This record gives sequence, C-alpha cells and structure tokens, in this order.
Amino acid sequence: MRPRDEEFGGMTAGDLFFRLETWVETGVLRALDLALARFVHMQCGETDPAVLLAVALTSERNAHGHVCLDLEGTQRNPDALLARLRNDVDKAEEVRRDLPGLLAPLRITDWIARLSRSPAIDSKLVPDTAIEATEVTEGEDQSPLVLHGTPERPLLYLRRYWRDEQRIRAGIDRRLEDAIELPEEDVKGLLDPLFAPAPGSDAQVDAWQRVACALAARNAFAVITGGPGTGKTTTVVRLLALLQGLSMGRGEPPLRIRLAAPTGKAAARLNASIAGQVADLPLDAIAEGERIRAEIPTQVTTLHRLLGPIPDSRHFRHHAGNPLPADLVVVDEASMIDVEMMARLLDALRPEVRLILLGDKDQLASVEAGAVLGDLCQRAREAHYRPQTADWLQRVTGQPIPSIHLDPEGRPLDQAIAMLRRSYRFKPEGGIGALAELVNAGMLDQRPVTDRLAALKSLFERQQSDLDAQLGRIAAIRLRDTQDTSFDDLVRDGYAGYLRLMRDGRPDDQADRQTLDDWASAVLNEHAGFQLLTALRQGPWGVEGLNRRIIDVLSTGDEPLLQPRANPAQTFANASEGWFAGRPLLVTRNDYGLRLMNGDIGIALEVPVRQTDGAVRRVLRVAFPSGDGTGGIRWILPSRLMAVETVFAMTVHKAQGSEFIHTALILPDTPNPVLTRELVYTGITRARKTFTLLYSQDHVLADALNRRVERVSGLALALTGAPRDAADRQ
Ligand SMILES: Nc1ncnc2c1ncn2[C@@H]1O[C@H](COP(=O)(O)OP(=O)(O)OP(=O)(O)O)[C@@H](O)[C@H]1O
Repeated sequence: MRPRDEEFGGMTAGDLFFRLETWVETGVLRALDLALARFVHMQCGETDPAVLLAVALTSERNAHGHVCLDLEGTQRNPDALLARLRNDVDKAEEVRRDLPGLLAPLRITDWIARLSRSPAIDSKLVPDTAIEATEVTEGEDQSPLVLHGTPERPLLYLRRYWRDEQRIRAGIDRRLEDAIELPEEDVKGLLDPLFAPAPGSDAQVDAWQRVACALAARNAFAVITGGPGTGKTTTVVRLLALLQGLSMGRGEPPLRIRLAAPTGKAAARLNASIAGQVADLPLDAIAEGERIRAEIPTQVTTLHRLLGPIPDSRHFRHHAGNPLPADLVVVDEASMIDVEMMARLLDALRPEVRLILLGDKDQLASVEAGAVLGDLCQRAREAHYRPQTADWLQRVTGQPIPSIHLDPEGRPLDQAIAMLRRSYRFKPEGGIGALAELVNAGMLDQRPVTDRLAALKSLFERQQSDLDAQLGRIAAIRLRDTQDTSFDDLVRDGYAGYLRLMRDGRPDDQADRQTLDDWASAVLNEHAGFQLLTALRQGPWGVEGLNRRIIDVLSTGDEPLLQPRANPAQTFANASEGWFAGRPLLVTRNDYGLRLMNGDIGIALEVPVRQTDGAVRRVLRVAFPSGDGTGGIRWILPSRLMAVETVFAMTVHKAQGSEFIHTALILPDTPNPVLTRELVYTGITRARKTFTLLYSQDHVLADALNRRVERVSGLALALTGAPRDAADRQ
C-alpha cells in the first residue's frame, strides 16, 4: 500500500515539478535532470513525487561524477547535494530549505518501498550479506532506472551506468576467480636478475616494486598504484619481461601486449619513458634476454584508439563480438578512466586476457561518472594480503610481507593490488614530495584547521632556504587579487622563455622546413617549462579570466612579448579566443582526421609561405609535436582546429596525465566545492621540479585541504565490501 501522501508533504507530481523548476533556475539542477523526471512521469506513468525526486537527483549526481544516487546518504546529509548552490542567486534560501524539507518526513524504508513499486525502476536490492556473491543478470526488464545495493545502502542508477558497473564487476571478478599457477622457480629465476641493481647504476632494491611485479604476474587482473616517480613504469616493464620470459620458457609464442592510456598526452608521456626503460632492462643474465626485449612493445596508444572508435558514435570496433587481438593490456594513468570507458575496455577483452592498471589512486578522477581506480584501491595502503598470498610472494621475491599488511579475511581483489610507496623523483624530507604527502595522506586529518594551515605554511617556509633540487622546490605566494603584481611577475617569468625564443629565434623568410621544425620544437619545449593551473573555468580566477589577464600582462610593460592586436579585426576583449603568434592552444576533443588528441598542446607561430607570385607572406600555423617519437612537428591551419582553447591557464582536470617543469596552482578567493584535497594534490604532482601555490585567502586554502572528492558507486561496495565514508562527500 502506498504510504500516505502527507509523508511527502501531500504534494503531487505537478507540485514537485513546479518546485524543481526553481531548482533549475538557481542552477542546482540541470534542465536535463528535470526533463528525465518528467519523462519518467509521462512515459512510465509514475506519479509518486518521492520517486520522481529520486530520478531527478540521480541524474544530477551523474553530472557531478557519481555513478548513482546514495539514498541513505542523501537523506542523512541532504546539504551535500546543495553544495553547489550559490548564495548570491535569487531564491537560493528557498531551495536550500526545500530538499531537507522534502526528505525529512520520508523514512528510508518507505522511500525504498515506493521506488521498488515504481514501473520506472527495476528493483534488484540484495541482502547485505549477499552483495559479494550475487550474480546480477540483465534480464528482460528495460526500465530506465535500477535500484541496487543493499537495504542498508540502497543505490539508484540510470540503467546505463548500472549496466556498465555490472560489466566491470563481472570482468574483474572473472579474472580474480583463481590465481594463475606459475612455476615458482622460474618466476624467482627471472625476478632476481630483473630487479638486481646493475653495477654502477643508482637503482635501489625496492621490495614493493618486486612484490607488485610478482603479484601482478599471478593475476589476470591487477593494479599497481603509487604516487609520482614511485616506479610504476619501471615495475611494469619488468613485469612484461617476466611474463614474456615465462611464456617463451614454456615454448609458447610471445604474448601480444598492448599499452594504452586514457589521453593522448598521457600516452605520449608513457611512450617517452617506456622506450628508455625497455632499452635499459637488465637482461644479460637471462636466457634469450634479447628476444624478450624485442617482444616488449614501446608504442603506447590512447584507449579510444585501442578500441577503434567508430566516427559519430559512442561505439567501438572492438567489443565482445569482435574482441581485441591481445593477450595482455596495460593501461597507464588509470585514475582517468570513467565507468563507461572501463566497461567498454572489459567488453573488448576476451575473458582470459590479462589487464593491468597503473595509476595514482589519489589523483582526481575523470570528470565523467565514476572513479574506478579510486574504488578499486580503497584498501591499497593497508594491503590485506592473505597468508597464502604473502607466503607465495615471499617464496618468489624473497621479501617477507610485514604483518600489518596481512589479513586472513582479505578479499580476492586485495590479492591483486600493490601500492608502491617510495618516490624516486622526490625525496620525502621536504619540497614537492613532502608537500604532496602532507596534502594527500590524511596526515592533516587529526589536526584543527589552523594547525593544518600552519603545517603547510611552515613546509613552504622551510623550503625557501633549501635549494636542494632533488627535493623539488616549492613556494607559496599570497595574492591580493588577480591584479596583484606578484601574479604578473610569476606569469611573465614563466612564459617569457618560449615567447622570447619565438621572437628571437624566428627563422628568416628563406628558411627550409627543417629549420622551421627545429625552431617550433625548441619553442614547444621551452613552453612545457611552465604552466599555470586553476580549479575553475569561469570568473577572474578561472581559465577564462586568467587567460585574458595573462594576455594583458604579456602584451604590456617594458617588454611586450605578445601582440594580440596584430590582427586588426580582433578586439582586445576577445583576445583569448582570437589568433595571435605565441597563442598556446589546448585541444579539447579528439580529432582523428587531424590526428590530434584531447589534451595535446600546440602553439600558433608565424611562418613564411611563398605565394604563387613568388612573394613571401607570413601566416599563422599551429605547431604540434608529431607525437610519433621522432621529435617532428605537424603544422596545422588555425581554421581547421575545431575544438581548441587558449591555455595560458589550464584546469587541473585537463592537466591530468601531463607534467610541467614548473607548475603553479592558483586558488580562487572564495570557497568552492570543486576545491578538494585531490585537486590540490593533482596540481602539486604535475610539477617535475618547481611548484608554486598562489592563493589569496587562508580559509579557502583550509577549505580545500578539508574537502575530499567522494564519488558514489556500487563498485567499491561490491568489490571490497567497504563503502567509502560518506561523511564528507561532496
Ligand atoms: N628502485 C629504483 N631505484 C632507483 N631509481 C628508480 C627505482 N625505481 C624507479 N626509479 C627511477 O625513478 C624514476 C621514476 O620511475 P618511473 O618512471 O618508473 O615511475 P612512475 O611511477 O611510472 O612515474 P610517473 O609518476 O611518471 O608515472 C625513473 O627515473 C626511474 O628510473
């Protein structure tokens, strides 16, 4: 029987829609979210406002990266949903009161009952104890939403996301059913020389690297996670050598290995590091070592390309019906994989294909729904290895596993995850390494907010006098506002190098192609030395305002380095979107025709072009690195670039998968829900040598350090039995 309507304020569907329209006006809800609720009302005949509200909220959650709506969490903490509500908009207060007011009288058991009865919702709630074992099948039901999870933690999904999550679960579970039987002596015989420090090299014995390698060899699905420079690539290259060695030792053909990354930039970065690592592999003491080396690929592709995109569609050429011809797939920068991509990838792999994910679990997740790597790695730090796993690891690596990492109750997934714990890029004593650890590792959690800030500031102060480059330099600059001259000085210093090289190194009108390419290469190289990152897109502290401000700074003063008004048709106000020599550009969408990938960076340069009458005219072309490892340049007509933006300032999200010698992160002057610890950590870890933090208000910095990104999904619950702590979910 339907609970009395008074339990939902006696309102009708029409009343609810009327109120949700106000939510759309304030920006808390998208028009799309309301449209979905209306669709469910019209097409499925659903009239219960408690159900329709849940539908709109599920859609809203997806827009913020959550895979589903956590009903219990929403009821317990409705304000988290409203965190994006700006106080200065009309009717903000009304909306702020609305959601708690709507939800307060509704008991969770009633809400579940009403959702379960809905013709729009396929209810698949399972008892808590069964969550791990229940095999959920798709069935005939094609209702647009699915209620899943347990009665204690019910989760409402749009069917598409639920299906993706189920596929991921099934793909991983299947691979974790049984550990792969490996001949221990052979594994040991290969691991020892692979991890032995070469004479004269500065390589150090890293027990976790060896453990990670052995663990991943034993499982058809494995994750190797670790912060910057902890040796993920080093370890996976040894893993590939180990697996090829074992395969060849059995007299089998070499494994077909494919390497991929979510973005072109990340793929290019792995491409650059892997070739060197493969060349340096210590294989002298291994039988057929050179054959093994020859069978480790160094070409890295994007996940999209790996799966074979079909133009103008969400589908790929490779799927369950046409699986990828591979035996082993490695995906780097896996923190950027969303649920849809992960599901497509698993779909395209035959069940016996090994999948290895590499990435930093603490980085920001993709902007799309889901944080697959974060979900999988929730228990990575503690490890939870079963005694049998630990014994095997000790036998093949010679490394005893510390008892704090043992757990007889460890789950299958725990046995396939390894975390690398030591950075070889940054020393832990100070600088970038210490800063990243302080921000990330929850070391601040136990302290009051003022102490956290003090700890952070003292780290910055300590570093000012410390010039040990191996620590990675850090500096914090407090700005009055974005007109502050310290800001001007920083960006002028940061960007002057490539602009001077562009101006002073410009080849003459007779220059040949090679000379132009060399010049463009040098300019692009120099440009990669500095990048300003921001959290926001809009406003004076967002990409748009900062781009304008930087163009202003660089085109004025004693040494104007940019001439954005060189084109007479262009007004200064829209200079950040107009064309001018020196404009750095970020590609924002894959363009297979031009062979440009989302995340690629190019620079507009003036090049001489000979006209039919023999005269030479200077025109703008955009130089992009060829990305094929040859160091060449591709020149592209500006008019052919459909999805690019000026990138003097870049969002931290877009910077994922990239690194810059000097990275500066600017925080806005008011708190914002996108400012999270993960965002600050990701910003810091984009720096290779120097990191500068620009901020204006202590409380904004403190607020960012306090807030964690929390992505609701059923994956963590299903695979690890450990729901994320919902307390500070955004
Ligand atoms: N055991 C080790 N001893 C000494 N140096 C090491 C060791 N492991 C890795 N390194 C060095 O540390 C640097 C970073 O290693 P690697 O590129 O494998 O790390 P990563 O985790 O893949 O880094 P990234 O953050 O770029 O993804 C490399 O120069 C590598 O040679």
